[in-house]
Amino acid sequence: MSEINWVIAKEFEDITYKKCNGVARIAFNRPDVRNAFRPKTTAELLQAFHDAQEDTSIGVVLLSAEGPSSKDGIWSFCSGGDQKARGHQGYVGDDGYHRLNILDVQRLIRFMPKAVICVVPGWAVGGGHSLHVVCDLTLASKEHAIFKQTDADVTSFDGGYGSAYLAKMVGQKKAREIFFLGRNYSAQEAFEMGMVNAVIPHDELEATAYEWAQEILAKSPTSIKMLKFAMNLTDDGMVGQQVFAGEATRLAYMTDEAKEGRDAFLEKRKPNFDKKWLP
Ligand SMILES: CC(C)(COP(=O)(O)OP(=O)(O)OC[C@H]1O[C@@H](n2cnc3c(N)ncnc32)[C@H](O)[C@@H]1OP(=O)(O)O)[C@@H](O)C(=O)NCCC(=O)NCCSC(=O)c1cc(O)c2ccccc2c1O
Repeated sequence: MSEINWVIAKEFEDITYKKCNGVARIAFNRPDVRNAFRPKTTAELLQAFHDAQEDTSIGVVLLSAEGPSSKDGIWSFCSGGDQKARGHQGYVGDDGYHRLNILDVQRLIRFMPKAVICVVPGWAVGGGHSLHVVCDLTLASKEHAIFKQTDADVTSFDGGYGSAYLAKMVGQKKAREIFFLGRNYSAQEAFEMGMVNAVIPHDELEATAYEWAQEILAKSPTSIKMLKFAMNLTDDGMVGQQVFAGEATRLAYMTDEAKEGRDAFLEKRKPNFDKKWLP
């Protein structure tokens, strides 16, 4: 395996953002509050994910977390929305506006044309749990990962990917149990339910995630993108169709037929398409 030499891509306050050999690593960096996100955190996540999406040298994104907590040594991935920043209509940032913009982050993860691997070193709770659900793959720390849904305790429920898509993943009964009872589940239990791809010894978690990323990077980028969008399509309705079909249009642009259509318009003549209707 190639050596991992992370290079800082941009300095942020609430997250860290690094890159190495085709892999971007975006990590929560508020371990003392179990990596709860406030509006500043989500704004930074949006910037980093957008950069990773636009960077043509990046093929896989790891969503992880720094830790452990300096207060008690406990590891966390993310404990969801920062309840101290919660106002009447959402989470309140420095500008005073109430937002629920973790949903923008979810959509960016869902629709970006690159694989996103969630790396769970500890607690994945509430909106943090929903983030792992929306990622393409999840790897969890054998010793420290705990999955838990507290949405029904704090009246802040994710009725989209966090719950309905989770039900597609683990089945209706199990998803309802997770949300209605709010119990703790170990990495192994989450694996057995089908919402975690692998349970990894804590010390090897990040290196394993990087290895999985390298395996994906060796595949055809177009295939990975089209497969992700194809698997999303059935659950994403017209938006899923739009995203998948956009890529079909891009592939069509690459044909001689498309070139002739464009050139004919620009040259103000009738298009002369190749008269072949392939079987
Ligand atoms: C995660 C825990 C189960 C961990 O328990 P533990 O006993 O290990 O740790 P403590 O409870 O003592 O916490 C240590 C320290 O961290 C602070 N903290 C932890 N979580 C948060 C948080 N979410 N917000 C603010 N602060 C947090 C805690 O206060 C302690 O600080 P001290 O100063 O006292 O040291 C447990 O911590 C826990 O249950 N946390 C809360 C989990 C939670 O309910 N999260 C919110 C769920 S709702 C949500 O995330 C959400 C957000 C959105 O933006 C949405 C948008 C649209 C739809 C849905 C959304 C949504 O559901």
